[in-house]
Amino acid sequence: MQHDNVVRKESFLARHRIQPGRIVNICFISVLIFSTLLTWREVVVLEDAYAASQRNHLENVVNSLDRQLEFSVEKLLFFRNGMYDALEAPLASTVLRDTVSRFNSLRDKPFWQLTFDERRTLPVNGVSDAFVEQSTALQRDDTQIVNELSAAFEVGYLLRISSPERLVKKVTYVSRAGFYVSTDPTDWRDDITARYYQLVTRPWYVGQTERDNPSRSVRWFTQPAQAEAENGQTVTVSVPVDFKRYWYGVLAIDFSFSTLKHLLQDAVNGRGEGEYQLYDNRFNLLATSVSDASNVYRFDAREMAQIAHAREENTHGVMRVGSRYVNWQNLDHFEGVLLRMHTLSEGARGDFGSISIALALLWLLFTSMLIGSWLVIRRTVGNMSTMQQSLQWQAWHDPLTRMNNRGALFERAQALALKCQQLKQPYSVMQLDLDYFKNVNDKFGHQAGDKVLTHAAGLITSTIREGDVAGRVGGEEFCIVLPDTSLEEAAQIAERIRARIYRREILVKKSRTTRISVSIGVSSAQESGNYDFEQLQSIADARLYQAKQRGRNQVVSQEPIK
Ligand SMILES: Nc1nc2c(ncn2[C@@H]2O[C@H](COP(=O)(O)OP(=O)(O)OP(=O)(O)O)[C@@H](O)[C@H]2O)c(=O)[nH]1
Repeated sequence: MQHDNVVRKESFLARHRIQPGRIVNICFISVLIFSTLLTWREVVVLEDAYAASQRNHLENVVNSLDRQLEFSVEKLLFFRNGMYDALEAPLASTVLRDTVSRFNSLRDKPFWQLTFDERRTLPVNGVSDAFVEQSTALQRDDTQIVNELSAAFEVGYLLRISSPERLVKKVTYVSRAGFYVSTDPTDWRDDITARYYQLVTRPWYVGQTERDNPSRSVRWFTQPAQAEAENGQTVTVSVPVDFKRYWYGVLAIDFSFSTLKHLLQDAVNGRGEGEYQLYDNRFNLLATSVSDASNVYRFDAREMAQIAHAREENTHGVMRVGSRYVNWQNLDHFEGVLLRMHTLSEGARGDFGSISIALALLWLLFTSMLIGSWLVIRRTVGNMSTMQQSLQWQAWHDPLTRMNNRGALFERAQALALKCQQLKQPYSVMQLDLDYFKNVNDKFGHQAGDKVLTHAAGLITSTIREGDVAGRVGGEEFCIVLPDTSLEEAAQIAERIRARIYRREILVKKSRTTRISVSIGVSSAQESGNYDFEQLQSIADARLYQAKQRGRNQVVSQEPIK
């Protein structure tokens, strides 16, 4: 019964080729894959959280900077409204009327300056009629200029009380009628004609014509570096002053780059690591949060094109540029974009970086421990399986001749008998015994006897067919089961075995040989129709006895049957 179980189990494992080592491999690979997937998922979640926090930092800075710039834009619009009010209802003051008559007396001079009350308002600085007439872009309309001059004095008052702010460089009103008002005293102390010429040729003035700014909205301009060489680079926000379909001039506020830098640094105020850079829409770098100019990161043309392309698709986003992550977001009240750059090493130094590194180290530790235990278990399983195979082999084989032992032979012989009976095939049994084997032991020693046994077993195994089963059933006794073999065929095979064994000289000791013979009894199921192996073996044994009786070294296959 136990044997049956063993056979069934063996055949199941053999059928499905399930090896313990393979199962161990599958288990470990599954654990490794799952742990890696889990770690990967954590990393992805962490990366998303990191990207969100970076976006958040940038958004906060953008909002703060935007608020400050919005304040300036609102102030500009406030000045324009002041101008509108003054144009709508000009002051009817005699002093003002005197000032206008002074203007009429000065208007032919190459340049002039009108002051109203120096403690209350700013001076109006102008050029001659001839200068204005030279340019088609300028126009001195006598019906408009009286009100405009009066309005300029009133706006001068507003400019004076609300400027200069700590950060704003200057506020200017430039009229198309050949004059300007500026909060910067250097503008009205030097050469007024040259200054006026400079002002009306600035992009922030030229860009406010009805053609260039049909919506008459607030626009931002960056001054080229050379043009502002004496005062440093500036960014200017300007708005046209149109009243009752007549374009009077342009109001503008200048911000120096250092002012923008100041605003940016105020807005950043320690919000995360990395560098913030403010660009206008033409990708001129206006300000950076880094104090040391040599540490400022400069994008090359290809990288800028990459960012510009990304900006076309979205108002904010993140992208990888070289070893840096770049978050960008457009500003609402400024025609430009704020970038935030942070390198991988900066990221690694932060909280998210340390968590990621800890996660990676944990994964490495887990994986190396997993691989270590896999190696140990694989080796143990390998040893166990080898031991199991060896025990299994020993349980079924004779260690000296390496043939089936008695138990294994019986097991297989009975299975073959059943199969032949079902298939109605002949089935024969051969019982063999070496002759005078005791003499070999006595004469040459036990080791020589073992050698003869091994030799005979080898000859038997090499003579029978693949489907036949041979085993050692006693000391010098063997049994062979021959399925699908008639008695006559079996007798012939027996004769062949006998002849081969007898023919061979066996080297038993150094330069000592011997020869051995074998007696064989053969039986077959076809004689009585009985397929019972034990009975057939007993008949073969009786015939073997006959062979011994008749003088040994022969095959008996016919008698005696009791
Ligand atoms: N060397 C060796 N001898 C064995 C082994 N098994 C049994 N023998 C010996 O085989 C001998 C068998 O002797 P017997 O049964 O008298 O038979 P025999 O000498 O072959 O004589 P017959 O069978 O009558 O021809 C005994 O001396 C056993 O000790 C073995 O594994 N190795």
